[in-house]
Amino acid sequence: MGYRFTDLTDACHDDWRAYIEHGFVRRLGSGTLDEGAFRHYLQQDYLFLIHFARAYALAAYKSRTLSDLRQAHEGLKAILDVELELHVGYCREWGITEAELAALPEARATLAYTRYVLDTGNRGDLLDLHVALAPCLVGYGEIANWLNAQPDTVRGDANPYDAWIAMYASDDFQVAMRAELEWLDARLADVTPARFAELAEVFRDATRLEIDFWQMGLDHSL
Ligand SMILES: Cc1ncc(CN)c(N)n1
Repeated sequence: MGYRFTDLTDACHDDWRAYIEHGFVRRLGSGTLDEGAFRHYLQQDYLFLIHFARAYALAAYKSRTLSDLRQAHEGLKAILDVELELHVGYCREWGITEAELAALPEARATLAYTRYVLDTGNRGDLLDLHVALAPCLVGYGEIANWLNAQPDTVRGDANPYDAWIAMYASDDFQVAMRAELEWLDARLADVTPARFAELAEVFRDATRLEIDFWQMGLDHSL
């Protein structure tokens, strides 16, 4: 029987739940997250997304077929056309320009996660790279859906972070997430148990780096 994306999350169940249901996420949903923590996170996330856009460009470079190229393009578009708009918009409201954002020092959590994914993509194949990228694209789509299903989540003007939840729950982002899930399910169906074990390790490592990224936001750490 072939593997599927859910086999990756099952293989690191506790880490995956710790990422999806992290304290940062819960507070963001209830609107009780410290504004300084959100600002720190969002500014670092701007730097993060620049490197993840590069990783999707690497996926395009490693693609052998038009359909793989289109999939890499989907991920790149989700970052450039959907996510970064939100980041730049929030920062504009705080009086921070794009030039100031680009000049910020990178936190260690940002450095560790982005370079891990780029290194995994460089030394591995296209599937390694997509698996390393999956906690990002698939994870944030799942987080938005999880938040919307929680009774403590506050939507609308009463939550200063509503625009964040709305963007990740939007059709634009959810369509990109589902396309990635389909791509991964199709590729994982053909891998051997030994290859799956390698990919599960990559996925677990990237998921743990996501947890560190939330924690960096809560701790305001650099
Ligand atoms: C750290 C992180 N992980 C995932 C995403 C969703 N692309 C993000 N914006 N930032």
